Amino acid sequence: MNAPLINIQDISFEYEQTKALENISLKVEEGDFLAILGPNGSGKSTLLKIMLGLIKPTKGKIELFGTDSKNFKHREWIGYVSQKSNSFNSGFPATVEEVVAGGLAKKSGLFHRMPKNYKVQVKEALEAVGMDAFIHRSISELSGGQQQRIFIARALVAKPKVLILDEPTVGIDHQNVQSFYNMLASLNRDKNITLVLVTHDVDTVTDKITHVACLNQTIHFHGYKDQLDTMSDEKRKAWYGHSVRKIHHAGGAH
Ligand SMILES: Nc1ncnc2c1ncn2[C@@H]1O[C@H](COP(=O)(O)OP(=O)(O)OP(=O)(O)O)[C@@H](O)[C@H]1O
Repeated sequence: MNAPLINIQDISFEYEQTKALENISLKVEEGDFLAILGPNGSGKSTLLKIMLGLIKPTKGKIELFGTDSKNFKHREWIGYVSQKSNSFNSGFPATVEEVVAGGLAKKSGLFHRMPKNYKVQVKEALEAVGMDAFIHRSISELSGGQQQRIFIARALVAKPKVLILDEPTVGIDHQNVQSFYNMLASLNRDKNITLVLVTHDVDTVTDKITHVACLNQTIHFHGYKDQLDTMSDEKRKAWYGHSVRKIHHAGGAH
């Protein structure tokens, strides 16, 4: 069996005043669609930043694709769409094509030439998120949810093996959340992209994901989504600070 794509081994992290993560171990295997769930301030964004190598754990070790993260050379294999990407300056004068092509510029370095077939690659990435019809539109004319898809295309154009998304449904209205998840599920299923998604809204857990990790400074549960129903009330309270009702397979938690 291949090494996990992300293997977090007993890490802890403290900001100057605040203990954010304690003794976290978590594996993300190829093909997983993992949702990390937890209340505000439970350490979700901190955990993502550690996965991305943006901050170093105070204790513990991370392996990426079987290599100690200190020696890992293929950061382009891990795509990231940050929480802030959809609170984007709406006056920004760029077309969708330019924004997505920016994901390639990042890969080849600012002073390198764009690959010859960059337009084909941009189009493919936009098709993958169902936004190819918008290629010549200005990014500022799009809705929050449409912009979010464009930022996912921008990450996809660099052909990552894992895509990490920090609260991607913020700014997407309720009716469109389901189709947004369908799009992510098809990236996972049809394009074989491993997905790690963070959200603090338990309702966004749908039947599309494969795994769940419940975080609140420590991991209270990690496993197949269907096993989450076996979590005791006591554990749920410890995780979320109050009782969270069971997650139903088609419609999320209630
Ligand atoms: N840059 C920072 N400096 C100091 N403390 C921080 C910093 N960033 C986060 N924290 C603290 O670390 C803890 C975890 O924060 P984190 O942002 O990882 O949580 P989160 O689960 O992503 O929260 P939210 O759902 O509100 O986005 C919180 O107590 C927070 O106040």
